[in-house]
Amino acid sequence: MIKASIIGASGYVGIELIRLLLKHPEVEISSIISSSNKDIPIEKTNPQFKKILNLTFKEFDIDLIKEADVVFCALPHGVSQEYVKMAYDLGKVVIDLSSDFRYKDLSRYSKDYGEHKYPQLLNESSYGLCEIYREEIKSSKIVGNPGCYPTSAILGLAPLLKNKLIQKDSIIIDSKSGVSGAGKKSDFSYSFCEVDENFKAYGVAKHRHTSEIEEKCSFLFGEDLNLSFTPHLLPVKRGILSTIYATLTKSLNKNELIEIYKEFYRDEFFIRIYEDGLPELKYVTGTNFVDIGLKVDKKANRVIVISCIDNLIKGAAGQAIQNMNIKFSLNEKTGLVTVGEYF
Ligand SMILES: NC(=O)C1=CN([C@@H]2O[C@H](COP(=O)(O)OP(=O)(O)OC[C@H]3O[C@@H](n4cnc5c(N)ncnc54)[C@H](OP(=O)(O)O)[C@@H]3O)[C@@H](O)[C@H]2O)C=CC1
Ligand SMILES: CC(=O)N[C@@H](CCC(=O)OP(=O)(O)O)C(=O)O
Repeated sequence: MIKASIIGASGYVGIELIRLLLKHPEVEISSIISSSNKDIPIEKTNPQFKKILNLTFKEFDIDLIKEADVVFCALPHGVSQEYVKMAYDLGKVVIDLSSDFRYKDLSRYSKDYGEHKYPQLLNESSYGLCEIYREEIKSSKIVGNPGCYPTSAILGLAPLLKNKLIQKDSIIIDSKSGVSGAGKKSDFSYSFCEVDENFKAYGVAKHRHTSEIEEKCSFLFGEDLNLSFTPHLLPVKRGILSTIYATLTKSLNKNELIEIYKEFYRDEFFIRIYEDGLPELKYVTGTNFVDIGLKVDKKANRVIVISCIDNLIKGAAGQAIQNMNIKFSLNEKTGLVTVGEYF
């Protein structure tokens, strides 16, 4: 059995990791680490685990990392760096869910997040977008699990970028997220009365995920590009729906584009291309799937891509487990095949 330790285990992503790993046939959770819940059994903080999981949150201790084979860091960015370094020095497989190990270009990282304590480790890390970076993930020591918005946006755009089917700098990404995307330690603007029956844009023209999406889209396109990304807050708990617009470089109809996407993702279990209809949040929430629908606006010569994920699963904990499966040469689907909610 693979022994897994989760640091930041009391947060939304940490709990989602525990929930998913419980169903993983090759994994035993060796420790759940939380500074604010030390020595408290998880069934006290989260009664959902009563009769299912007999584990107690522990304060961080290097011995807990030593006994693990894989370490998931589900901590805020900045906080993560020190823990990733410790686990890396011990030779563990490290999967970091913060933004700290996602970038190749340090200046892009620093512009949005400030100084990086271990910039040399960016060379040891891979970007954990499984469908695109599988080979790098296999050989890297640290996996920087992607952000939730970037996962929906980059996978929605990859076939167009790789085949140079869209004009450089024409991309507009309009994303809507459920509130759990902000984590459990979020502030007043995420409280019930502010969010319920409301809908708002935020981080307009300055959200930190823009640089992450730009770096990876530039890599896929083969040259540096700029794009516009606007996130919105939906009054739902989970899920991201990104509507992506870009100008086509040649005349293509919807069916031709669908064929291109099906070919690009032909071996990818977790990508579902819609031939009819369009994806909706409820088809992906509770799953590790990325659902993609396509339309062509002929008059404007624009492609419109709809890309949906569950922010806590494919956007975080599920993709982290998919990365673990890659690192341990397991079938990527192991422990991750679920049917979404149906209403
Ligand atoms: N929510 C989402 O949809 C997604 C989140 N992520 C990323 O995953 C990581 C975890 O996110 P999420 O679970 O949502 O966040 P939460 O706020 O829900 O949880 C973060 C956890 O980190 C621990 N922690 C340790 N030090 C600190 C600190 N200085 N400040 C705040 N928390 C601290 C806390 O537990 P304790 O204090 O008990 O140790 C807390 O439970 C973040 O980097 C986030 O950006 C990535 C993709 C999607
Ligand atoms: C709704 C909401 O607030 N979402 C978060 C993104 C969540 C995520 O993926 O963030 P990381 O890059 O931190 O991992 C935000 O906009 O900051």
